[in-house]
Amino acid sequence: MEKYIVRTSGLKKYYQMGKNVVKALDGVDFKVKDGEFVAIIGKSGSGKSTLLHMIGGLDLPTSGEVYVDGRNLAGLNKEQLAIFRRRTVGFIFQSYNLVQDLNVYENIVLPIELDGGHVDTEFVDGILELLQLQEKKEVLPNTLSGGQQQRVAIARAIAAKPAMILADEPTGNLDTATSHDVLGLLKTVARQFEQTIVLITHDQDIAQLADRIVRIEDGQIVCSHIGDGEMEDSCMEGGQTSDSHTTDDHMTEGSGSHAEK
Ligand SMILES: Nc1ncnc2c1ncn2[C@@H]1O[C@H](COP(=O)(O)OP(=O)(O)OP(=O)(O)O)[C@@H](O)[C@H]1O
Repeated sequence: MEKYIVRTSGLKKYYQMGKNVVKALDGVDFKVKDGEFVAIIGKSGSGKSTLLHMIGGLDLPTSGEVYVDGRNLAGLNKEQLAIFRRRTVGFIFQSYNLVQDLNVYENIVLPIELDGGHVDTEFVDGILELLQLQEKKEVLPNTLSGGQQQRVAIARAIAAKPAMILADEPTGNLDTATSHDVLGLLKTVARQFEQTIVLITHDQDIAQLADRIVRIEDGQIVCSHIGDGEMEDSCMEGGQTSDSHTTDDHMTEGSGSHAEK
């Protein structure tokens, strides 16, 4: 039987905005296989980040379920959720969020140390080598290029050996060539360490690196395509700017409480 690291069912996230309800997610059934690389695409405001936040335990749904690595996230208290985020998930965002006073190596191992964990130096050295950061181990982040800083952020996400990497437009600040290099390295490293990747991107070429592409529209999954280099038009079409739909209906379901970030 296939093992799914992520499983959501009937996932909804509604925001009450005055008289309107914004349906950021509106009934999402989403599964990710262990070790799979999934790219999420869709117009601005379609619900991509909201979905990533739900499966990363950064926010709670209005209704529906999220199971990650066999755990129902709704069953975890605040502290357990924080531990889940530190140990099971590696986050990579568009902004690198590096600590400027710490050198590259210290930045990479910081989350492990804060979690009271043991740093597997051999493993970290292996990541540094794969990400071509060996030479930069002892320098401060502000001496690095954008692409190098994002590689440090990737190394930091991977070093704690999370089962899953969640990346939200990780190369949004990088030029096309650098984006492809960085994402290619992320894919190689994650493969080597059997980590699952769920990545949001606006870049169709980057999406093609994934095993599967999922397109979201108005809070719903409208297309899921197994990547084989030949993208179906239906999975790629759509512009870049539209807002998710709102309704005049008042929310009938309880609003999700927000987990501590
Ligand atoms: N905290 C919030 N309060 C109210 N509405 C929100 C909140 N967070 C997100 N939304 C709304 O939910 C919808 C989905 O937002 P989301 O950030 O998931 O979109 P996205 O697809 O990631 O967009 P982008 O590509 O621009 O980052 C949008 O209409 C957004 O305005």
